[in-house]
Amino acid sequence: MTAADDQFDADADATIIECLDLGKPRSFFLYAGAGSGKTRSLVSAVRKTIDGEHGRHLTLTGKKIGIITYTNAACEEIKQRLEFDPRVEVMTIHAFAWSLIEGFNADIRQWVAKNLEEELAKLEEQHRKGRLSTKSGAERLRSMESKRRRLARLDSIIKFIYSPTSDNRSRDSLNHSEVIAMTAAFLTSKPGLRRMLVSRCPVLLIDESQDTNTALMDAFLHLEEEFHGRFSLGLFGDMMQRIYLDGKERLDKVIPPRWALPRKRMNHRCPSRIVELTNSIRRDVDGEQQVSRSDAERGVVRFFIAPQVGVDPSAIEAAVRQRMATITGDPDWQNSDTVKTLALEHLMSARRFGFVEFFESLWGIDNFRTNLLQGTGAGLGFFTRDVLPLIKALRANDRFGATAIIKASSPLLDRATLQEAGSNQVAQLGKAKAACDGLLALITEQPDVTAQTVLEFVAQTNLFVVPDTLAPFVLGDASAAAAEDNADQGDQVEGSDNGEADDISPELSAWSKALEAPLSQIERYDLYVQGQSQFGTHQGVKGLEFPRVLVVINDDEARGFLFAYDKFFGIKEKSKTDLENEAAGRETGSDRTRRLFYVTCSRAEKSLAVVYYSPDPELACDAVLQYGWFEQVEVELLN
Ligand SMILES: Nc1ncnc2c1ncn2[C@@H]1O[C@H](COP(=O)(O)OP(=O)(O)OP(=O)(O)O)[C@@H](O)[C@H]1O
Repeated sequence: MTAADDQFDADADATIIECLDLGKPRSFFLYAGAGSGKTRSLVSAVRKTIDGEHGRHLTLTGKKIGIITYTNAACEEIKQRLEFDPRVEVMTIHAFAWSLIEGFNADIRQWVAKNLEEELAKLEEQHRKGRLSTKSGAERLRSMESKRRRLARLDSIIKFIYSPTSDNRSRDSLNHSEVIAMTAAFLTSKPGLRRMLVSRCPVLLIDESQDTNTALMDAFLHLEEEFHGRFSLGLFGDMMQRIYLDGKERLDKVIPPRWALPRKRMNHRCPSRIVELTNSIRRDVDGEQQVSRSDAERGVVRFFIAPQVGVDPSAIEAAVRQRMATITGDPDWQNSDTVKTLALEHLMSARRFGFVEFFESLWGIDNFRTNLLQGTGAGLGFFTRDVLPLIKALRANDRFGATAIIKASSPLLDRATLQEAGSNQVAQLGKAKAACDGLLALITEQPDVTAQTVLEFVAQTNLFVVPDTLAPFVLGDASAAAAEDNADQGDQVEGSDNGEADDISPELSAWSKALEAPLSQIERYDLYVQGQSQFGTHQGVKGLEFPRVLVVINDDEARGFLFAYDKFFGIKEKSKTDLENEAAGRETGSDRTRRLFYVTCSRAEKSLAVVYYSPDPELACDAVLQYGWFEQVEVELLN
């Protein structure tokens, strides 16, 4: 690390610190490429501000510097780096939005009612035009019914609740998109709320601002317009890394001239070959170009092309890792644990990391997705927070750990049970021990034991409380009635509700399939969602970095419609809509794909391999070389 490199973009940091002067705050947009140290600049500017006289002012007035991050993980990271300073509030956008509107129950009720009426009107219109017999027709009917029920009971809800980290399935809860939309609407229509925000946080910094919801960003921009001079809105972002659909298009073009526009040009993360590559990917978009550190290594980039059909992806990817080890001389490429493999979507990771039987059916239910990706929710928590930690402790013969888990969450040893047992407490302890021994024997004797079998064992021994979501599988009675009880909570959940008693809801049927998977798959799934596996998705790794990155591209396997590498690399014809969008200057799938490609390639700290499963490898090879992003020696065809 050279001192000169550290100072390369020092002006930008100085500008940001000036903007955070609480006596004369100024808004700014730090627009800089991947790995340029935006997050680092954010943290160091806040650190300097709170360490100085402004810090004392914040302490005396009880005001705070607000920081909005994109993920919970980023939140924790920034909090830690700022040593949990109480003068700083670090939250995800969902948590921040809720902190603004929580408690405005009458306004929330009114907004939800109006929104439900509008949605119902739309659905009724579609219903009039559409066919009833189709699957979507039936789903529409269920959705209408569910919305009507929610509308009817809105008045009985005294207090609305919401959790930024779960699926919010209870009757009085709001869902994620409602909270964001409502906050944007309230900030726009309620001057009192705007004053409250500015008074609470005279400085509001937003990391990854290119992906902040458009309506909410517009609300923040209006608020800034009203309070500028007394309030600083600090945006950190990179339009080239806008990869979610609801982010504000052309945010960089609407920044008022009075804002400061600090720039950072050095890439501190990637070796020089990768900086050249990301510069090429970006050149035609906005011309922003980075320089690498003077002490940066050269690094290695390879683009492998394999046929899309008739191949075994795990064999191909193992061969690629082997080849990368040879080319780079870095033996860690041979070890799949030290290579971060980025797939286009979670199912591809699930297949590769071996938890697809557990994951696929649950992933098919839209309303489960937040829980699934965050590992939250009662059904998942039963396994990941109770059963699996106990099994881990039992396997390691960690009696102390196992006892702690049982004491903390088993009904066998809860206070009321022990009190009731009186002098019989020893027998109760014996029951707990027998249950633990039985569980250990079960998983040792049957390494492939299914989640269903473990669930039944836990229920029989009363080792842990079985949550409502899983209760129907213990009784062996996955009835529609039970499904309705569990699923008919909140508008976002569409359970079985068409009056046929033996019709199992999609949610129950998904759980039923998932439980047939071996328990070991839930262990793998848990590692994956905790970010402790070597797999991730192209979108999920925004903001992160890894020494060795293997980007897997396979449109056929991903089946997404937002990103299309085959079109991007010129293997598939653009559609009529693509051409129309292109002609009208509107965003196309190829634009989005290029940005995603930029994000994935720029995660690598040492070396990067891309594996592209193509419908026409020869053509793909020519097309990729024609772009000029890769040298001839960097592109390899695999058979
Ligand atoms: N001035 C610096 N000196 C040394 N290392 C730095 C410097 N600035 C940033 N880094 C390092 O470079 C890497 C990228 O920094 P950071 O994650 O803050 O970038 P970013 O702009 O937020 O990236 P991205 O947009 O890709 O998420 C980190 O490892 C960080 O510690």
